[in-house]
This record gives sequence, structure tokens and C-alpha cells, in this order.
Amino acid sequence: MAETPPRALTIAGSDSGGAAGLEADLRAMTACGVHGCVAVTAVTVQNSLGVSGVHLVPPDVVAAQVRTVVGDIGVGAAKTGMLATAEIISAVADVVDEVGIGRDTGVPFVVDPVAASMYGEPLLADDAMDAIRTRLFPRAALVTPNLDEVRLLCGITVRDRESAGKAADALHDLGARWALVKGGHLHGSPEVTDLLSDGERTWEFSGPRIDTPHVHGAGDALASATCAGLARGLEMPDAVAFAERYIRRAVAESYPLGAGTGPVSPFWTLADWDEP
Ligand SMILES: Nc1ncnc2c1ncn2[C@@H]1O[C@H](COP(=O)(O)OP(=O)(O)OP(=O)(O)O)[C@@H](O)[C@H]1O
Ligand SMILES: Cc1ncc(CO)c(N)n1
Repeated sequence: MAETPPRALTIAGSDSGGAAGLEADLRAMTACGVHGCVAVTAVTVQNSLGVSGVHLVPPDVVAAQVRTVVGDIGVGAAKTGMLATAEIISAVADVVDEVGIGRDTGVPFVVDPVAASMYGEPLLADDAMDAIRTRLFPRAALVTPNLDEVRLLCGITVRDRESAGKAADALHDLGARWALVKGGHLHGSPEVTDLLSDGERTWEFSGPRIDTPHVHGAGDALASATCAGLARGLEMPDAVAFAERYIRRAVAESYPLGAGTGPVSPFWTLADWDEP
């Protein structure tokens, strides 16, 4: 019998196409050697072409999932994905306080402020980004917005390194301990650069832009791999470096699926990482 591995929790929506959402989260956690637990917030009707339906889970049921997982299994870190409504966000803020998940607890909280699918369908109610900003940012060890989410959160349009730095500072000022500004949407540059900051120091994670359209779930996988790194006991910059290494290979090995956009690949594991 093997030992119990590190555990992490994702509070997220389901993608029936299995590319993004909690399905992507669990796969990334598994690939990173971590047992993933789930608090489901919503069921989406989704495939490689888009989202055609959303069915919400009641906020008290979301909170009960968090409570019951943490009370029995215990987790070393947690993350959020699709939270859908201000009511679910409020329930999540209350329950993470109750169970000791948070910015300055021993169980780091990664907030991925998912606003829309990659096709542009909303995954968050219009009034709910404000709830993420006010209720979740002050509890977050790390926030991981893409450039559209940065604009919604702090009104900054990121075009280059300088504006990315300003955005990271603004996100930090909203209460997050660390901010990772993801540059995947800055098309036109041959490099993809993600900028991590704690308001004083910055780390840049750069690599060549990989020529693939199949990046469905890339953001979910990056936040989940970071959460897995934290659950494995890494400090923040190391956990992000670990996740950046994971996502670059996952993007390089992405594959087509259906008639639309395919996912980043989870079909390799930690055991492969040290291959030449
Ligand atoms: N073409 C690419 N080449 C290399 N890395 C990429 C590419 N696309 C995405 N990435 C990596 O994946 C990360 C997440 O992508 P992105 O910035 O698009 O986030 P996202 O919009 O939240 O993702 P999604 O909504 O598709 O799950 C990027 O920060 C980057 O590290
Ligand atoms: C359920 C769900 N969560 C997150 C995303 C964003 O990647 C998506 N497309 N679907």
C-alpha cells in the first residue's frame, strides 16, 4: 500500500467536454503528483465549440463540499475556477475562513478569477467580479488573471512588460499576497511572458509562443499545477516555476478534440520531468 499523497482542492465548474474546468484541474493535479478533491460550483454543457448551458449548484452545497473534504481528507492548498455568481463567491469566502484556507494560513488559497470561456461565453454573472475583488482577493495567497480579467479587475490594459508590472501592483493592492499576470492573450509577441509579483519583487516566466490553437484549459491547468506545487510544500515562486514548467510541456503536447479547440495535454507525469 502506498502512502497518502499531498491533497489539493479545486472549487470549480465542470466542463462536459473534459478540456477545462474541474476536469482540467484534477488532471493537472494528478500529473503533478497530488490527489485532487472537488467542490463543484456549476455544471456546464460544453464541448470543443463552446458553452451552451450552465446549471448552478446551490451556494450551501458548494460550501458543504468544501467543509466535508477539508474535515476528513485535509488539503495542503486550494484553488478556485468558475464561481458563477456573487452568492457562490460569498459562500466560498465564508467557508474558506471557517476551515482555515486563506492568504496567511498554512493552506494557501489560489484565486483564478475566471470570467468567461475562451470562446467568450460568460462564466461569471455581471456583478460577480466585484465580489471576487472584494471578498476573495483579501483571502488569496495568489491570483492568476488573464489579460481580460486584469482589465475587469483593475482597469489596466496590459500591452507590455511595464503595464504588466503596473497591473501586478494594482492586483496586489486589492489584497492578494501574490499576483501572476498571465500573458497568454498577448498575441503578436513571439514570447509568452507571465509576471509574478508580491508588490516588491517580480519574477518573469518567459518562453517561446508555441504554435497551437489547442490551449483550452491552459489557465485552469496552470493555476491547478501551482496549487499542486503549494500542496507539495513549495514556496510561492517555486510553485509557480513548477507550474510554468508543467504548462509549457502541456501546451507543447496539446491535441485536437472535436471540431473546435482542443486541450493542453495531461498525458505525461512528474516521472517524465527529468527526461533529457
Ligand atoms: N501558445 C502558447 N505557448 C506557450 N504557452 C502558452 C500558450 N498559450 C498559453 N500558454 C501558457 O498558458 C498560460 C495560460 O494561458 P492564458 O493566458 O491564455 O490563460 P487563460 O485565458 O486563463 O486560459 P484558458 O481560459 O484558456 O484556460 C499562459 O500564461 C502561458 O503560460
Ligand atoms: C467549467 C469551466 N471552467 C473554466 C473554463 C475556462 O477555461 C471553462 N471553459 N469551463
